[in-house]
Amino acid sequence: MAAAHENPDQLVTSSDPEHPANLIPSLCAKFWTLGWVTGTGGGCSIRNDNLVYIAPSGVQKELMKPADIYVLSLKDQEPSLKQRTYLRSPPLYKPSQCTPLFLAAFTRRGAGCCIHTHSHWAVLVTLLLEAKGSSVFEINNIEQIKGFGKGMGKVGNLGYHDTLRIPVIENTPHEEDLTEYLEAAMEEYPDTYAVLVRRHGVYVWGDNVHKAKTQCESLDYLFQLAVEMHQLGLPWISSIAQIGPQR
Ligand SMILES: CSC[C@@H](O)[C@@H](O)C(=O)COP(=O)(O)O
Ligand SMILES: [Zn+2]
Repeated sequence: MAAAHENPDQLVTSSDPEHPANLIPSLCAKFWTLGWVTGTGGGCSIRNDNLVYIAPSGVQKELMKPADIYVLSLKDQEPSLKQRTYLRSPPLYKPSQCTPLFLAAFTRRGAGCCIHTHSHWAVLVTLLLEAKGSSVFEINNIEQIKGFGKGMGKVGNLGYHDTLRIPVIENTPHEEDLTEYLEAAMEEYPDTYAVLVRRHGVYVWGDNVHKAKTQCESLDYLFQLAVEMHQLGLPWISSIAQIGPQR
């Protein structure tokens, strides 16, 4: 069998549905049904050890094929250069503009998967926070908070009474310019698994595909709930620290 450097297509050819080159298209097709990657916006990237799998830019994310996927080697990237080198580049495309943001989750957090959505709920939450002059989404005393890990490298998930905090960064005209702000938010909130982008969407990551996907689902649930709570005049943060029986 030819080595990957002789036949780069080998890097995206597998009969295993769990192979990243198969998973990115199948996940994005599911995400499209949720309104997360509509109109070419949003996307998903997976890291398998040193290899990173990336979608093309500006394509209908729900219609991608494994042959459309880019592959790069993390250790072969020159950190000081914005220019990246790819082990495999499909013809006719450019790699996703979200690539430097996905790479930040892989290199700074050791994530195995990063999802970017343009979910209405995420955008609406950033607008409600903007009206309050706030740059952090905070919610507590909701069961779904337990769907989040305590932080990269920490064991276990948040508890029902814990407060989930997701920082918000301002949008920029060019996606790649978000990177420095995303990285700054990661520094300021070392335990966060997500960063909201004002009037744009959210980046969510996890140790692996399962965790990134379930955390993204939990977050979208909480964003929708928060918008609906706001419409009902209910606060997201309970002033009583612990709702429920005290032990
Ligand atoms: C609908 S344009 C959205 C892009 O600017 C960007 O925010 C995005 O989410 C997807 O970028 P892409 O380069 O197509 O992967
Ligand atoms: Zn986007």
